[in-house]
Amino acid sequence: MDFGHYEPLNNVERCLLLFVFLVAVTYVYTEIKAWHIILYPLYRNISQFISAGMSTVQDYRSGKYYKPWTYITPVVIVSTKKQIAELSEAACLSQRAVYADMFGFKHTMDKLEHNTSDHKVIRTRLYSRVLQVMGPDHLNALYPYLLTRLKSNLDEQFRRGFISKGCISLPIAQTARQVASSLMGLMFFGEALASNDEFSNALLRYPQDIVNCMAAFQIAPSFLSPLMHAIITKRGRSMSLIQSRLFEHLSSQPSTWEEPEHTKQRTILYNMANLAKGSDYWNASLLAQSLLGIWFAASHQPWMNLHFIILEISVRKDWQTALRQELEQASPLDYNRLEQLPLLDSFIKETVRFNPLDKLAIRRKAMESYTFSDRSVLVPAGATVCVSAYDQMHNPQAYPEPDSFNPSRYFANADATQSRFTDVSEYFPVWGYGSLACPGRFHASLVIKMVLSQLLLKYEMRLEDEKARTRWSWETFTMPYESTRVIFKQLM
Ligand code: HEM
Repeated sequence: MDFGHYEPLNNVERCLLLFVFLVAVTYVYTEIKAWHIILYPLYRNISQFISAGMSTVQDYRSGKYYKPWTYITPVVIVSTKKQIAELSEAACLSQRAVYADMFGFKHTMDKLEHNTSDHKVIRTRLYSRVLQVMGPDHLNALYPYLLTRLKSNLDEQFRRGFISKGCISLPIAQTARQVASSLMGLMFFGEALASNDEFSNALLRYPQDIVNCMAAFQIAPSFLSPLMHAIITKRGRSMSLIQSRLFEHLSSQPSTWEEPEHTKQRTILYNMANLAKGSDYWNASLLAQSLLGIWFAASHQPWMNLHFIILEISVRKDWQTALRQELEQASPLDYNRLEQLPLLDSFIKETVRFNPLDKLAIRRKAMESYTFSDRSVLVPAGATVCVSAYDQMHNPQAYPEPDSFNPSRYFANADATQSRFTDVSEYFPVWGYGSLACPGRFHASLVIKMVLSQLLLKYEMRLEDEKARTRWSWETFTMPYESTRVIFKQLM
């Protein structure tokens, strides 16, 4: 074959070739457009999947965890005072259902019936009388016993700490959890029950079990929840132990309890039993179950807040000095003096405002679709409706320069009455709002203040590793690292 001979194309052939080329391009273009329609969603899903994966890894590395792969029920936010009041009280917006879903109460709180609002008023009235109305007087009377218990518990924690260069290093999450649980144990059940090793270990274990279950239930399909609960909680060991001890007590006469009278009559256990006497609704088993629920409400948030307050104090030497001076001037400290200290109260309040444990507050689940009375918001059935605690507590009208940490903001204006940590307000929705607002806030405040005052009066505090990350987040929740350590240097 002779490939050497090449005859150039004439004009007709050129036009023909151009025509074929254009037809081919048009064909390929239209075909690719059709493929594009088919391939685009796939391409889009893959690229979205990859970018979600990358941002999940990035978030994970910076201490942020969540469940990017599951469907989240819609969250509706309300913000005016009127809406917040209505949110707190509306009958078909259930407080119990939202927490029951979140923490899996069906498993973690002994089959607690949650999707009803039956007897809500009876329960709330009892909790409010025992904790909110009678609480401060009982706390005042218990104060000396609480102080003795706290001092011996702190001594034990410090004995267990690492000693380095004359200072003591403590894992601050575990320390805060243990001392808060020990004080709360006395407030709830009295010295005898709270000092029983088996019972106090169960009290410490139970809230941790619930939080671990909450994380596990969110990740895995719901039919696996009973199995996961059984594995995580060792078949509900702590829950059963607490309930059976409480049931024994509540089924017997308080006069037979081991606890001395002067502390017994101030405990939550005694007063719940006493006020529920003769009721058609309450019985020993229901009281034991409710106390289990209140124990969870009471034991988890105080130590977490205490932990973050100790971290804030540890990085603020000037505030340590100011708070110590205030405490020394108030000597001898008793319940009322401790509760009245403006700097201590403000420091706590500012830390909680600045780093809320949950960015959302006053969560309610709509049991049926609900329209707010001013027709401003429609909540679909099954949705969660709540307040953005973060936005309320960073509102510049209520908190000028909200992004600066400034405890003095609560007492700077000499004419105004001080805004206190335990005050319930739409701009401080940490305690909830209205008739369901936390009735145990005086107990929480006392635990936090007692621990801080004892630490401040004896030690200078600093973080062991100032560069280490100290908090991580799960969805809207902020959580502490178990590994964070604080160095305590005894004052001369
Ligand atoms: C810093 C610690 C605490 C925080 C931030 C806190 C916060 C809350 C919140 C936000 C609610 C729900 C309010 C609502 O949804 O409207 C609540 C309810 C409740 N809290 Fe607390 N709480 C704390 C400590 C305590 C303590 C120490 C006790 C008991 C001594 C306690 C007992 C209760 C009870 C019984 C309820 C349910 C009230 C009801 O349903 O009627 N809490 N708490």
